[in-house]
Amino acid sequence: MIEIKHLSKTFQMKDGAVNALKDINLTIPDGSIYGIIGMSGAGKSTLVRCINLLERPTEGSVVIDGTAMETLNAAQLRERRREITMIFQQFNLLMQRSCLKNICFPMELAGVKKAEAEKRARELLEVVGLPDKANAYPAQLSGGQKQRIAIARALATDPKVLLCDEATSALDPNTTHAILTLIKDINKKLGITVVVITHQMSVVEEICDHVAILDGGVVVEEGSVQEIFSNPKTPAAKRLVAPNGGSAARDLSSFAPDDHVVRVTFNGSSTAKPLVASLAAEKGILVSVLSADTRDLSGQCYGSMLLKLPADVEQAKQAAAYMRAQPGITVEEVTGE
Ligand SMILES: Nc1ncnc2c1ncn2[C@@H]1O[C@H](COP(=O)(O)OP(=O)(O)OP(=O)(O)O)[C@@H](O)[C@H]1O
Repeated sequence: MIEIKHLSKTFQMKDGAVNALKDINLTIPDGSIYGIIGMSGAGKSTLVRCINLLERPTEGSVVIDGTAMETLNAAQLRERRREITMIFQQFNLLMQRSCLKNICFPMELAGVKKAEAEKRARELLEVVGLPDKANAYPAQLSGGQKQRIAIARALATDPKVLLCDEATSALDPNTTHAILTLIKDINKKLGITVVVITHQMSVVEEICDHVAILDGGVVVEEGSVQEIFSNPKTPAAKRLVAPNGGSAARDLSSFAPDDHVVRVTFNGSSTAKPLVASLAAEKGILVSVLSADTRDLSGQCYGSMLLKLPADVEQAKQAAAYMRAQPGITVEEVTGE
């Protein structure tokens, strides 16, 4: 378990002090995938660097499995860092070394014999799905493949914690999905606690079970992803969860003034797509989606959609009644707004 207690970090600059983190208190349970999310400059990287003591907190403590990290001497800290490894946005691979040698590197530092290190490195290449890249160099790999090698290297010392600092921010959506799936698998199969630092809600949505929202160096909300998504309280959380205010905007160009339009709001107990599909399948009524600002989270939907109902008054009534009868959905008329 990682306990962050009253942690503050101040950078003293020529022109004054920067309070990057202020009185952070978090508990990251063993085996969880814990997201720390915030806008640029919120303090995410500083926090993750404080967790493995690459940065020394100005005040407060990081306690990992009962040990306060700041009490360790340099040798103990080096030892401990093998248990808390990290991957980065820019992969940080050694370009002049082959993939196999990159993965062997932390084992070399830990004094593991060469043959043993290479055997383990080959196993890890299998784990990350790149058994054929042992002799390739990082320059010959795609971004996603580089991150896989970085993950293999991070796993080489059998860590308990994997810190991911914007690990998918340089990758396209498909590659991001593949890397997040790999991280999730590793968390499940190896029981490694994962801390995910990101500015993207979609990343939190996809893999995290817990999330802390950082804003201006302060944790403004913390809880299960489900809780935070269903009921964001602070402006920072609302900005991240529903950038458009959680309400599909009416796009005046997309419908005529006499169209019959409703705003359907989802409050977590149903999913957006099946609603429109089931209305068609069960009632034979077709509606058009004019705009949508919804998020699916573990099969539940939050946010709203604007739907154009059929011109036929009876069908429109039936459609509205059908949707109102679904749990977790409210339907309001917006025609004539
Ligand atoms: N070494 C440093 N010296 C001085 N100020 C720093 C240092 N590192 C970070 N800061 C400041 O601390 C604040 C938080 O920075 P940090 O990099 O932790 O934010 P972040 O949330 O990771 O942002 P980004 O997503 O843009 O990387 C910023 O105001 C930044 O300028």
